[in-house]
Amino acid sequence: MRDLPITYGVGRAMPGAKMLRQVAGQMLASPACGCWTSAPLARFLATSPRQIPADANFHSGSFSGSDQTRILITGGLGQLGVGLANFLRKRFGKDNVILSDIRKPPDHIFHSGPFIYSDILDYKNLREIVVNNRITWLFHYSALLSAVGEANVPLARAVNITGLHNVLDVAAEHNLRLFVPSTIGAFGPTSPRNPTPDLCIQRPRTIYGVSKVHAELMGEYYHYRYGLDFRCLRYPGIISADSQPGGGTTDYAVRIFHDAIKNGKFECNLKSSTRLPMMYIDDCLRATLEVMEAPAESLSMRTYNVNAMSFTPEDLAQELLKHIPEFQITYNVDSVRQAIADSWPMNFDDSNARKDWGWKHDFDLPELVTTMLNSDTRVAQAN
Ligand SMILES: NC(=O)C1=CN([C@@H]2O[C@H](COP(=O)(O)OP(=O)(O)OC[C@H]3O[C@@H](n4cnc5c(N)ncnc54)[C@H](O)[C@@H]3O)[C@@H](O)[C@H]2O)C=CC1
Ligand SMILES: CC(=O)[C@H](N)C(=O)O
Repeated sequence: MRDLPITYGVGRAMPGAKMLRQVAGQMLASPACGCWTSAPLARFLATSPRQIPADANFHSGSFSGSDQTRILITGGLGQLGVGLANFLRKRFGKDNVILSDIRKPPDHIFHSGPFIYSDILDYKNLREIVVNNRITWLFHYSALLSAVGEANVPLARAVNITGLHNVLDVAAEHNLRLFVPSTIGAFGPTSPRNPTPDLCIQRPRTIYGVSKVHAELMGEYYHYRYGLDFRCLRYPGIISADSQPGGGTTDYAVRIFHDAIKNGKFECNLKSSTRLPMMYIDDCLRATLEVMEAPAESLSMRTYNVNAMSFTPEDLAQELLKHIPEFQITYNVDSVRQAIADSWPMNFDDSNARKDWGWKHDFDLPELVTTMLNSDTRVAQAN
């Protein structure tokens, strides 16, 4: 799938030199705050493939006449989206949070609140949903994760990169507040791994990681260039009871609970000593809402590391043994996942999130294990 060439006005190619002059002119006119005003924006975005009329009001949301937060979640049927929808519905009301995906939802999800089909590769469909439902916030969860991404690079590139471009454009055009999750996978073997700070070398070696660095940079670019309210957290591996992981490197830390409860044993696809940052889903969802609600002036950056704990499969097994004395763990290493894990952070430095908007996790390893085992009915149902 290829992006269309940049057009100027309706369907006419804008000569490169003219476009550069226009951009340079706008840059010189930009205010000291570093954010760009909407008038030049409207003109510049009119040069995008989206064919917005040159005199359109760029921030169409500004005359929607409602302060109600109306939320769309893309890729919402994965490990994290349903939990996010439930969490946000408690805060903003059931009907104000629309879950979307390209898959068919199970009955209980379909009946728990608004659900809509949305393929992020279909820009017009995305725009129609945003306009018809007067969306104000967008949580962009669609992605192919690290291991499945390596198994299908063309699809990962399309969903994670072309899809992101669609989301960025629709968010910029309709003045949405946009949350895009990044990941520990946005770092690579040349990054400092213990701990990994917010700002350091990022040379990931997976298509997933490359697409997430691209998302961080594009989101920040749209923020500084067009004033898009882009907010991004780099999640560690997320551990949840209700939902299955979608094909990542940290999946073992979810599957271990399911197998421990069902069979009393687990075969781990990472080495026993592989240390990775992890977080319980309740902390992840709270961090996501907190950064979305943080006053803009408290955000010294637009992409933050967030963390809770860091452990190895062996540490996790030892903690499980305290609750299930007969539990057994064996190792059968998957070379692709192991290579990915060996290039990722071992500990994540999230001091900027803690300083800027007060991030504080609730769950360390002992609380995580107790909570996951106490959710054993939900763990069993998710199998
Ligand atoms: N689960 C984790 O441990 C972590 C997740 N994240 C990020 O959080 C977000 C959500 O993660 P998960 O729920 O775990 O992912 P997941 O892989 O479980 O779910 C992704 C969803 O995207 C959907 N999708 C795929 N192609 C699509 C398309 N063309 N249009 C619309 N939807 C499409 C899939 O159907 C799936 O339901 C992702 O962006 C991921 O990178 C970041 C770090 C850790
Ligand atoms: C940490 C992630 O981004 C994800 N769970 C994966 O392992 O790919």
